[in-house]
Amino acid sequence: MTTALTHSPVWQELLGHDDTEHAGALLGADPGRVERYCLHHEDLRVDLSRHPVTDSTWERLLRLAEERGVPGRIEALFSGASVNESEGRPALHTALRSRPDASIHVDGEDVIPAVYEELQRMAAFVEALRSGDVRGYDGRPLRHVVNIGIGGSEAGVTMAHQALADGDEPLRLHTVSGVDGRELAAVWGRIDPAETLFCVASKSFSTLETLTNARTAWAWLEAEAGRPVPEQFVGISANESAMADFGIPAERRFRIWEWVGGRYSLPSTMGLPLAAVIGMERFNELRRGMRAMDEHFRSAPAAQNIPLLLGLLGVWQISLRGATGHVVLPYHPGLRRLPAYLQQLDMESLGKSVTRDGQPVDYPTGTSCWGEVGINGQHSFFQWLHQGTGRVIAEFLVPVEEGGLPERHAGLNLASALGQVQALCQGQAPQGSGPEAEHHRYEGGRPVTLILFRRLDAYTLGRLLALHEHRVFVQASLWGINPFDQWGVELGKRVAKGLAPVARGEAPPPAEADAATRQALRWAGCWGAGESSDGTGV
Ligand SMILES: O=P(O)(O)OC[C@H]1O[C@](O)(CO)[C@@H](O)[C@@H]1O
Repeated sequence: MTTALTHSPVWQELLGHDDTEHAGALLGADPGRVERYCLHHEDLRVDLSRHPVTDSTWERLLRLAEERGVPGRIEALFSGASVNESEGRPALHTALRSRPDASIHVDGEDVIPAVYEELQRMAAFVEALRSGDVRGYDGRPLRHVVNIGIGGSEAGVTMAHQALADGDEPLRLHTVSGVDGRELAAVWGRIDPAETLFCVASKSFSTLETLTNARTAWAWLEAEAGRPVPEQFVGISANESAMADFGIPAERRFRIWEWVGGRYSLPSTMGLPLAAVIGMERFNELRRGMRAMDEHFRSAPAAQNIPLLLGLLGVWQISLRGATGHVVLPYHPGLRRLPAYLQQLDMESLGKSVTRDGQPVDYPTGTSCWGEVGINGQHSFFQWLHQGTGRVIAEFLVPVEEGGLPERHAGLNLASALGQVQALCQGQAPQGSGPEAEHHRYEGGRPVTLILFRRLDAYTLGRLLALHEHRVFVQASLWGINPFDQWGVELGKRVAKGLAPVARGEAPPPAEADAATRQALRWAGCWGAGESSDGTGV
């Protein structure tokens, strides 16, 4: 039985114990605070000193982790227990980047050999692709990879490609997600069909957007070549038979498993389009970084365990102190898709209102997660962060080695980030008094997490991604919710399916369509043309 957080005696203790102070004051009063509240993983430095947490709260939070059984949940996650209860399966993304000599059993079978067999098939294909041995229908080597996928079958590849590719690679990546055909049409203009590999990436191989785009791409290539060209298609899925039915040749089908959540799938064959561009070596560096963070999470003592402490702080800020969001602020243009990537991880995983065994929760769980490259955010929503009435956790991610920037630009990112962090925390009283002066008041005390790292490379990106996966897992464990299902996305998809024939003008609205939907479709000209509305419009 999963109990609600509010049943926890330590949580009740925390609720009754408010010794929080302005974090700026805490920093000023305690010279050892920064050192005590800074955590390290190799060259990664996570500074939590600007959260208003005191030592006694910290001690209670560590007890809360014990009381909520977090250490046991961590072991269950890594050992392949059925931690995704509502879907009756494990969540083994850590197996995708484990050592080849590890062994993790699911239903009595070690999954690691199959993981490595598939990664080796992928490596051989990537190698052949990059060396020009995979050729298009007219014999020329392939130079373009179009990833057709959405959500977890797209976000990781796009985000990591932007972070890690330098533009000199032998292959170009293009991504197509949307269902209206515009992205595909734009891609047509940038590729040569005879030089293009299409990767159809879909765990289920049944997603409307992906399958629609894949069929259009197939037909387009067939029209260009004058024959079907299955050898220029790759499938990545847990649904082998659907890939076969689509027409993807057996040697071009790459497998993932039901126990890999889409948003956790980047280190699997889902990463093939990324590996095709950046190479297997760097892809494996990303996996190695993830594994390093996995090992830290599994073995570091609680008081130094970065994902554990970030998860505890997140729950404390959200459920007890009323934070309503998590804003992700990378100070590197290559990380511009990181907020969107973490948004899916955070909000699909933590957007739940019932405990793992279906009991309603009576406390806030996951919040909104959003963000932007920090330097751009400064000129847009930072006003709200500094002087608005809302409270969110602001997470700054800053590489400190900039690598050969022109002198004029050197140091500006770091100074900007540190300046904002200090201002958000310390605030500033206005000069003078009266209503005029109040416009210049900065309260400070905004909760800030500052993550510094040496440079953005595949290994560090891997560590950052796994850090957040595990932070989310800790929050879910404390709240007693399942971070591995996403039932909330199903209803909208089902209703939309019923409306597609109406939107195409092929059928009247189904009985399930409510009055507002019917009216919207009528207004859009999809049905009822020439019929006079009776006032209710339905
Ligand atoms: O990989 P698939 O099965 O195409 O699903 C794509 C995405 O759609 C979702 O199911 C949400 O609709 C995500 O969880 C998933 O990452």
